Amino acid sequence: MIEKTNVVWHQTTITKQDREKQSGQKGVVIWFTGLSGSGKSTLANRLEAALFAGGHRTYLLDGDNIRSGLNRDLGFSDIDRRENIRRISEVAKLFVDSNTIVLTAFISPFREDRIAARQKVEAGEFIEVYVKCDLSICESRDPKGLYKKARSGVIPSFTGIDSPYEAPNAPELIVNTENQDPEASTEQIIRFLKEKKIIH
Ligand SMILES: Nc1ncnc2c1ncn2[C@@H]1O[C@H](COP(=O)(O)OS(=O)(=O)O)[C@@H](OP(=O)(O)O)[C@H]1O
Ligand SMILES: Nc1ncnc2c1ncn2[C@@H]1O[C@H](COP(=O)(O)OP(=O)(O)O)[C@@H](O)[C@H]1O
Repeated sequence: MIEKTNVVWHQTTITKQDREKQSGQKGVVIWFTGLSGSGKSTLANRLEAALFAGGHRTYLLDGDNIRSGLNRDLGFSDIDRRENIRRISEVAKLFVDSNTIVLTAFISPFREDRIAARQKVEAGEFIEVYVKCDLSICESRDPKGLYKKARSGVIPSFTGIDSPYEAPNAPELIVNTENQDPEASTEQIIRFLKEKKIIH
């Protein structure tokens, strides 16, 4: 780590509260977590479209996209996954500060890293959505053909096969996608956000 004793946080003139007043919107993170193929991207995209159509300012951070830019130097070792999530949680924090509803769709397999992401924003600003789906069902979906490759040894350290996934202990919401279609799952999340008065 680089020495940072001479780095001092600079308080900006325009604050988060100023931005909130002007935009009438509060930023939050909607943090999807789950196995590959559980439905994170599908739900994050559908939810973003619904929120956008409802006039909300949104931004979606999606695994493959971030890994081809900001995090292109990172692979899938435990250490790299942790750094991946650390950087993403810092980016999510900036989006919250800008009053955006930021949706993140990463496996984010380690509980400790998701807790650290939660702690970067204020209480109530982090909504963890556990996209629950049994490994066997994710594997039968295999939307990108990755499980097949992982089983045949072409992709090492694949989550759920030879790399761990730690399910959340107390997520704000569990969406079980095993026997529900994407539309119903998206509606479940929207209902939750309305109940909690995160959106109107
Ligand atoms: N070894 C291994 N394990 C898991 N996933 C792999 C792996 N190699 C490539 N991929 C593809 O990368 C996507 C997961 O990236 P993430 O940034 O979400 O992973 S992590 O949070 O850092 O664990 C994941 O996307 P999703 O299927 O959307 O989850 C895969 O497409
Ligand atoms: N309730 C559901 N929610 C989300 N995806 C679902 C659901 N039911 C079935 N699916 C299917 O499961 C697959 C999930 O793929 P994807 O969204 O890429 O998952 P992930 O981003 O978690 O890897 C898609 O083919 C999607 O159509």
